[in-house]
Amino acid sequence: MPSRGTGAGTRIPRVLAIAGSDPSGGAGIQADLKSIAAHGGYGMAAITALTAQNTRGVTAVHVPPADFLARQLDAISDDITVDAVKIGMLGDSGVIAAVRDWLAKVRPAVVVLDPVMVATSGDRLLQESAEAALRDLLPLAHLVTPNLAELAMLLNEDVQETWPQALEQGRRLAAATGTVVLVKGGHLRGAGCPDALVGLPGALSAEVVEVPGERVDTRNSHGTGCSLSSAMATIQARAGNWEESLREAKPWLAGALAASDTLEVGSGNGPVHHFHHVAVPPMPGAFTAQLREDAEAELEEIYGLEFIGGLVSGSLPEDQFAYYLAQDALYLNGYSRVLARASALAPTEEGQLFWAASAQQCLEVESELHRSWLSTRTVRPGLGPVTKAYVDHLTAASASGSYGVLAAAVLPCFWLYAEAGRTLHARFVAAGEPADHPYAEWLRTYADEDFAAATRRAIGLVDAAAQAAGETERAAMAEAFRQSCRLEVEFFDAPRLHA
Ligand SMILES: Nc1ncnc2c1ncn2[C@@H]1O[C@H](COP(=O)(O)OP(=O)(O)OP(=O)(O)O)[C@@H](O)[C@H]1O
Ligand SMILES: Cc1ncc(CO)c(N)n1
Repeated sequence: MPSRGTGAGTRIPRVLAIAGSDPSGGAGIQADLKSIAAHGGYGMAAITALTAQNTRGVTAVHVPPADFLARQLDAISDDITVDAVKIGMLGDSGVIAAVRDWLAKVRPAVVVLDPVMVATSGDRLLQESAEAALRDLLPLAHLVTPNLAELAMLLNEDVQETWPQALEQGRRLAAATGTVVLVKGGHLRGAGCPDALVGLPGALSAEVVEVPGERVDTRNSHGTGCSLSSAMATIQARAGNWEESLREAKPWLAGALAASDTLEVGSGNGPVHHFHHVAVPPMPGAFTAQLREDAEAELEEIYGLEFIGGLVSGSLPEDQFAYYLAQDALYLNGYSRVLARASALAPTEEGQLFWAASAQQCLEVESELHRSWLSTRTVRPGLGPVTKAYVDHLTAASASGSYGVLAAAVLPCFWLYAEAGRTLHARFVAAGEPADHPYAEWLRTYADEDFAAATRRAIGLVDAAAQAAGETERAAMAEAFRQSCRLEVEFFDAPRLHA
């Protein structure tokens, strides 16, 4: 019967999986629903059988009365337009008859039949006595997706081990059933893992349309067949072209196999990662916690600098301190402009206010530096090399077009300064706050609680930006942050080198 096999144009295809349940979530309807969702479909499931299985194998199968499956199917089609159907595990001939009757009545636009007989683990999922009934069901499908063993069984032939022989079998099955056959190379030996669509003349752009693929080196192949057939049904409902559907589904499945290790599900043949292509935003606080961990080395370096040691003990040569203050004033002026840009780009009013207030505060600190520290000292004017490199880096971040990158770039000046200030002040206090210490006043200002509070708010804003960002932007944020941390270290070391 089926001449169409296209449901092209449906925006969110309503896709029904008629299949068995795999409670471990890797195969069966659980895989089908994930695969349908991963391809933008609305998934439905009429359950043919319950299995007790995990990644190691199937321990029990329960097939409910076929009448009840018929009730499920009618409940769906009485109310809902079904754009595509994917058929998986059927269990026995009673179930097959119920599905056949329903297909003949409803005639869905797209029917993909995965002739499931044996699980990846080797356990039977279709009674041997039902194999003939399954063969009779094939002409009601638009696409059949057998693996090599299923292909041979459907033709009553031996299992083929070479790809050309398998394609020949595909041709024979297409001729016998009138449906398009997807011959799958998953069980071939060798580095390649091709799939091919085989159809009667006129059904496809060629009699055999092969889509090559590399073999992914993993044992996590549980549910690949289910996932592929559901993907094909969903994409076909949208695109109306089997070749296009396979060209989209196959690389997705290869990605799902390649990312399967990240799931860590079970100790046998694990499932594939259906949503490997969807970026998951970090948990609140996780991004900045990682930044802080990354910054630990720089912070330790700062504590070990000669300049910092001299600043705490009071032995720092005056000319180095003066150089530092003069460069800090220059830096703060540039930093203020960059913070004003962060305010302009901030996605929330809270962020806008915070960065604007910080920009203003920077200018106030700068003028205070000139008034109380620099007015009594002779300093060489001019932008030092590190100051220039740091301001250039911040300016580049502000021109990057990414608010997240800019916010991450300005963060170390808050964060490392607040941490270093607190630690240095604690050391000064531990030394008994000597009255004749030349830098006592400076050490006291940087342990300020207001500055620590502002730092916490800056961290929160960067974290929020990271959650809103995509993976690429987050990586750029981390890089901008690390670069600023490096420059913080160099800034404290600059007086020793350039004063
Ligand atoms: N190691 C692999 N690397 C890349 N693709 C693979 C790999 N194993 C299987 N595939 C792909 O997975 C899909 C399913 O193929 P396979 O021949 O394994 O079917 P199956 O035996 O029905 O699957 P299942 O393991 O779910 O029973 C095909 O597109 C195949 O090319
Ligand atoms: C329920 C179910 N359907 C299909 C397969 C084939 O992978 C499986 N293992 N379990």
